[in-house]
Amino acid sequence: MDAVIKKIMPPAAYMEKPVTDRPTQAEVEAAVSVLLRWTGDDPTREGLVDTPQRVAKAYREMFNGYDMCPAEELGRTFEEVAGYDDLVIVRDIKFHSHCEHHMVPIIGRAHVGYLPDGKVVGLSKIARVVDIFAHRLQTQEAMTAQVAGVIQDVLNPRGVAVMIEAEHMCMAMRGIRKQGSTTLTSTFTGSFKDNPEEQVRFVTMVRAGGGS
Ligand SMILES: Nc1nc2c(ncn2[C@@H]2O[C@H](COP(=O)(O)OP(=O)(O)OP(=O)(O)O)[C@@H](O)[C@H]2O)c(=O)[nH]1
Ligand SMILES: [Zn+2]
Repeated sequence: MDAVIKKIMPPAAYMEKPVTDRPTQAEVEAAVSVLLRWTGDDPTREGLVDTPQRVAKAYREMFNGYDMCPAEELGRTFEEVAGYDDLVIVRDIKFHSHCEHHMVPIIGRAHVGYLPDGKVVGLSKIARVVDIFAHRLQTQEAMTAQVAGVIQDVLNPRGVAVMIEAEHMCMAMRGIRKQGSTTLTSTFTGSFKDNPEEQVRFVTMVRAGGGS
């Protein structure tokens, strides 16, 4: 495939404002130590002395989506593969996120399809976009809309379809305590939007051939 590299300016809406008031490592560790006391445990006991430092490190990794720009990931595009201008779906993109209400894991998978209009993007970039949004505090609805929105805005395809299925640990581990219940969200842009047949085609392809 002839690579046509297009450097585009990422739309501002998808650039997170730089976080200027990030706490220091010491402040974070002190906060985790307070949480440890909140559980009823003793942060000074041997097994817990390094835990605040580990938690701080883990949070930087699990929430590194604030440091990345999803639009930038889509900036390198290729000319359409000759003879193929139909639906491209990357399905079963597994992700871990955290709900913005309880900061508890959301575990799920995303299915992302688009109808190219002159340019295609590397398949891994679609999964990268999912991961970047997943690595922020989320609601499932917002994440679904964000994935579709950035692909539509940056690639300008004929349409985008996104479906996410996820289990919210805040519903399983606490509160209502319903294990195994999953939430489905979907959103459609462009030529998918008012075309139920195209939407059905997307869902059928997601489910086809042993897909979940
Ligand atoms: N719409 C939506 N709700 C979510 C998501 N993740 C978690 N929630 C819900 O957010 C709601 C927060 O409700 P609140 O009443 O403010 O908090 P709460 O007392 O902890 O609620 P319970 O979970 O019912 O105990 C809960 O109903 C959660 O199930 C999400 O991605 N989307
Ligand atoms: Zn929650």
